[in-house]
Amino acid sequence: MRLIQNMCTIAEYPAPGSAAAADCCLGAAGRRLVKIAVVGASGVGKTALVVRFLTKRFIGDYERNAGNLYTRQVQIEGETLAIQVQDTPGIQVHENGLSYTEQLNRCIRWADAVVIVFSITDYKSYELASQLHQHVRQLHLGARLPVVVVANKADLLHLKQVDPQLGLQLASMLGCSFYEVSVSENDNDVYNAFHVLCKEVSHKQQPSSTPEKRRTSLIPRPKSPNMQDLKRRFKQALSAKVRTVTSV
Ligand SMILES: Nc1nc2c(ncn2[C@@H]2O[C@H](COP(=O)(O)OP(=O)(O)OP(=O)(O)O)[C@@H](O)[C@H]2O)c(=O)[nH]1
Repeated sequence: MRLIQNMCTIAEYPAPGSAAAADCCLGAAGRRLVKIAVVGASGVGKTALVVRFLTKRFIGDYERNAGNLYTRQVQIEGETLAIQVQDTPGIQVHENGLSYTEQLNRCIRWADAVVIVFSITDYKSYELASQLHQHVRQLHLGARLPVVVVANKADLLHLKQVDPQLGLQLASMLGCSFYEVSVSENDNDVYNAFHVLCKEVSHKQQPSSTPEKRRTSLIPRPKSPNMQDLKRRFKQALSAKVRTVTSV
């Protein structure tokens, strides 16, 4: 669904790829930019999740999603990053499979990282998650895009169709982080999911500061021979030889 327009706490941005979107890129103001797309089946709580992350609030009243882009700033390891979050229209499941719209594909291609959302009350949305992950990989061939899997609506236990263990298994199979959240009841887990993703992107954007490189630079270099010491030892050896010769 689409966030109600008059929420003044959220800045709306034009669709990614448009000239206007390029103009309002916060990265130009010196901040590094992290672009995140939130994808999943219809009704799993994508808009609610994005709103929680941006405003810490759960409103529970949304219009149908037209695919909006929002922004905020986040502190990651002492640096302020500009985060753009793209809410996407829910994916429709048809008899002959899934239909990925060109709009959704554009969003996924645009993104530096993806949040895949399913609802614990909807087993189909869980099944869709792994197919979506595959689709993301196909659109970013050769690049390991950071992905987080989020199981939403954890508060609706009486309607549960997906065990948390399944979500965990799926995420570890896909090599992603996993969060089970209730957007309606808690904002901490939501924040953590986005935070982990931003951190991963931030590290990817700075390959020179990867732990491997830092470690390499910390390995002590072998000391170069001390010339004074060498000279002293040479003199000692020489005088010993002279002494030997004199005594003969
Ligand atoms: N109980 C409960 N309801 C939630 C939670 N998250 C979202 N909802 C409700 O689920 C419904 C769908 O939420 P949306 O955020 O609009 O879902 P969406 O994935 O954006 O939907 P589409 O735009 O159709 O793709 C709304 O009525 C929300 O209030 C949650 O954690 N718990």
